[in-house]
Amino acid sequence: MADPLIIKICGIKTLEMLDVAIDAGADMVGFMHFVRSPRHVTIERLGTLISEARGRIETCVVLVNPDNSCVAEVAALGPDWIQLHGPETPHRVEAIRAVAGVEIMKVLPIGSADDVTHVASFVDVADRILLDAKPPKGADRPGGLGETFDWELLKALDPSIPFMLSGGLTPQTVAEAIKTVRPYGVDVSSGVESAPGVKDKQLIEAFIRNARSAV
Ligand SMILES: O=C(O)c1ccccc1N[C@@H]1O[C@H](COP(=O)(O)O)[C@@H](O)[C@H]1O
Repeated sequence: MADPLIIKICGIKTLEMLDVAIDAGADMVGFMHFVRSPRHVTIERLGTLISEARGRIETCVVLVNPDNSCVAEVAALGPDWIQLHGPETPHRVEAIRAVAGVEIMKVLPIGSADDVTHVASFVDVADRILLDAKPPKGADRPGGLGETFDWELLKALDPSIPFMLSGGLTPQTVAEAIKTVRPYGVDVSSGVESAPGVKDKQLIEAFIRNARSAV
């Protein structure tokens, strides 16, 4: 577990909620650039959000199976991280990392013991690993669905691999998740919203307070 624990609030769309996350003590914010997401922000808005956040908090842009031109366009805005939340292979993650020139967080969906065995092949090609719930069949997007997974599956993971945990975390569950899984960091999106895509100040503050109290 990182000391201190890394807390990422993902799916920020407004400058107001950016300030809320910073003031509440988050370490990272995530911005979605994926049109099917209720948290999608345009390239223009990404530029504004990243500029406003620079020097105040780490920024991460979430992309799903992006092509090289999308990666280059986003990287030019100067985020600290790009999060790859699609079916990118280790080879593709390596190629994107070379194009982007920023740190890469690779998300791996966990739904079975078999999924846990795939994590090791991404350790050398990504700068950080984020473990999320596997989306249900037929879902229109690979994340941000508030789905949790069986944390017990992670007992089979090589303990030397640092990872962040996401997937349906909420202010009510984050402390138990941290105590059970001992992650490097935690990431939340829908669990701090009053409706899909609408972040809530009190929920963000409670999530961060409860996460810090569990360490
Ligand atoms: O938020 C989305 O709509 C989204 C769309 C496509 C890929 C990832 C997405 N969200 C990310 O999923 C995890 C977990 O979210 P949740 O806490 O379960 O809602 C997080 O990194 C989101 O930013």
